[in-house]
Amino acid sequence: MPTTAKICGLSTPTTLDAAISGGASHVGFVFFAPSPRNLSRDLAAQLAARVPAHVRRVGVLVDPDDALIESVVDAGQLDALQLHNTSPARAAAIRAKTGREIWAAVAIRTRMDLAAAASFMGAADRILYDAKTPPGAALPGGMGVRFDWSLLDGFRHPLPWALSGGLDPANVRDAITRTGATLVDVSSGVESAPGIKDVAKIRAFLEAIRTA
Ligand SMILES: O=C(O)c1ccccc1N[C@@H]1O[C@H](COP(=O)(O)O)[C@@H](O)[C@H]1O
Repeated sequence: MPTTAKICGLSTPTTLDAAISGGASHVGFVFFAPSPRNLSRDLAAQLAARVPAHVRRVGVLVDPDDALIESVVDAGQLDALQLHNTSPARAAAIRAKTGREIWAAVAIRTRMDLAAAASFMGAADRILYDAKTPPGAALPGGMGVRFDWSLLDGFRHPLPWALSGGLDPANVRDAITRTGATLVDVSSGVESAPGIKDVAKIRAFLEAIRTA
């Protein structure tokens, strides 16, 4: 099965268009104030309007309250919500309330961390395996931190899944070969500085997965 990609943390028309024309299956919009990729509702609406129907819009949220969800889901025309630091019960409630596909981010450093994936059965549609960021870090993702992909060896995935955390144009082919991921997600690995997406890196990442 060919691997597809989500390019996350897009915040300009030029870089969004590069992701779409390069073949991304998903584009990600971040709604988390401490992030350098945080979008206002209005900018999200402007960007969402450029996305064709075959590309899915994913909102990235960190244990969001109802007000934030109500503010961004329709404005960003979000097809899916990627939830970080969110309990299974809260994810289930958000899924019931919004009717949107739910991606539960599970932060991995050791094999024991994988156990959390099963707790999202019935609450989420997809697990996003991401790396744990360092204790005290400002962000739970988007920091280019990678985990040991061999931890996924032999793991029985309880749900459809995607791989993220520290991917970039140079390592994504290895990541796909090593893990068998059919959906990969990248943010800082296609940037020239935090929050500044780089068109050439977006193209290189998408080209790399095509030849994986
Ligand atoms: O990108 C962010 O700013 C962000 C903020 C809050 C939660 C998650 C965030 N990003 C997600 O983190 C992973 C991995 O990113 P990276 O490729 O290692 O930089 C990715 O899923 C982003 O969507």
